[in-house]
Amino acid sequence: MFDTKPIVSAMASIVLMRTITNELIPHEVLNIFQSALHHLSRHFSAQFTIVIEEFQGRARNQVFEAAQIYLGTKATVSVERVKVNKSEDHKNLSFNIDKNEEVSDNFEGISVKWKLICIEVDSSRIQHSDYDSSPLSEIRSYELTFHKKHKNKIFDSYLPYVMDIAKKIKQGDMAIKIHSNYYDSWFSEPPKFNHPMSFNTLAIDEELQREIVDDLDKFVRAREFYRRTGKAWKRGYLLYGPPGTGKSSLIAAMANYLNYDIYDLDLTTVGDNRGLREMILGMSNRSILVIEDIDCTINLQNREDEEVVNNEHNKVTLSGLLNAVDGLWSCCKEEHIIVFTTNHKERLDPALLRPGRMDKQIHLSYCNFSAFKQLATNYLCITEHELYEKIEVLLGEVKITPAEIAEELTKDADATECLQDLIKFLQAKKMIMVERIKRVKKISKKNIIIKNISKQRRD
Ligand SMILES: Nc1ncnc2c1ncn2[C@@H]1O[C@H](COP(=O)(O)OP(=O)(O)OP(=O)(O)O)[C@@H](O)[C@H]1O
Ligand SMILES: [Mg+2]
Repeated sequence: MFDTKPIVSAMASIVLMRTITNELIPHEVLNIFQSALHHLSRHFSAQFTIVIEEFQGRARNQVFEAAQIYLGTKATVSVERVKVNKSEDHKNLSFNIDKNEEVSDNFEGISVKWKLICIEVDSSRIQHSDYDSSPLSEIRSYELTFHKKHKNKIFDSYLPYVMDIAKKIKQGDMAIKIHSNYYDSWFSEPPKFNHPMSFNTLAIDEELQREIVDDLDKFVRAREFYRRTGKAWKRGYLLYGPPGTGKSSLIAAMANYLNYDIYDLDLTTVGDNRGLREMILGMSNRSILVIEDIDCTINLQNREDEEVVNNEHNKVTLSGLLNAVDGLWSCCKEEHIIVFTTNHKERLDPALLRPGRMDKQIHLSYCNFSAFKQLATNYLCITEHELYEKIEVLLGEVKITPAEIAEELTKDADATECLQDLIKFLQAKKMIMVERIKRVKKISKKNIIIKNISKQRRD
């Protein structure tokens, strides 16, 4: 049997010694002694520790926030206890390490250790407002420890790397919001944007889609380019085409792809240029400003006259709008996309369309066969069908919008019936088209005859 008596008596002696020391030596002296010991041990230690506090005065420390997000990705694999939470504004679960837990990490062959330190204090001593009425609060900080010789690398490369990763995670995790001045949710309480449209379900020409996605990719990666060239980090798109060709759907796909908030601006409810300026200034970075049907909301021809008329009514003028799009104060934000839509591009003032304002003009047109196949995949879950050949021929002859096709494919019937109905619909459209062409030909023939007769009479 194992004899526990010596252990018990040794522990009793330690407790006795500590009690005696605590009673005989004043507390302050003991603290100084302990701190000196700590200092001495640090002096000879090969380790270096960075302390990252949660608050600097009242402001939250961004390095702490970044460390928290970054460590969330490590916590599930390297510690024994993690905290998990999710808020309304986030898409995913987030993991945090618990107090006093250590997480190891490796960066380019350098081993580092992170530890979350929490100290309970009287809340009246804390400046920041995060802690409310409870009498006790925590001051939190992370300690990042590594070998002294890697100090420069950690400061110059590892911490920026942590900040960068955290930023990307945060950006991808925030739920998209749709702000609208029409519903008074421009500045606060915008609803979540739940539109499911994506580039996987958008039915547009494959080539055009690739071009748009490449353009967006280039834009988000181009921070350095914009800085170097002195340009504001923003990009303007004009989407034009007949109703139902997917302009609004494309905006939804763009927002979901970039994870940007949407600011849907109804110009008819903006009081004046000043109001417009305030709204633009109130937008967050990484967002899309959308002005739909731009030709209907502001009269964009005869720019000079319009300005006078509009000013009289204290409304937004074209120059006010142009300033909003690329005036000096429009550059206060970064990663801005501006999208105008119209069914009538020819009605727009050329000033609005010049490069720099509208960098890319995208024509969304009637449905071709590749866009049709995407719609059939979305609605009927099929990629092939014996009726496809017939449909391909008809789509080459008839103008039909994706919205019209979508309507045909959402009928309560099986795939074959839906496609047969679509063929009937296309054939009916073709008939109407043929009849119209015949009528036009007849009229122009008549006109030629009349012209000839009157010429003969004159002669
Ligand atoms: N390219 C498309 N891909 C997938 N669905 C589409 C496409 N175009 C239209 N649709 C379908 O048709 C509906 C109407 O399309 P959308 O609102 O995007 O058209 P629009 O071009 O913005 O029309 P408008 O000029 O009238 O505003 C969408 O809800 C969607 O279901
Ligand atoms: Mg639309």
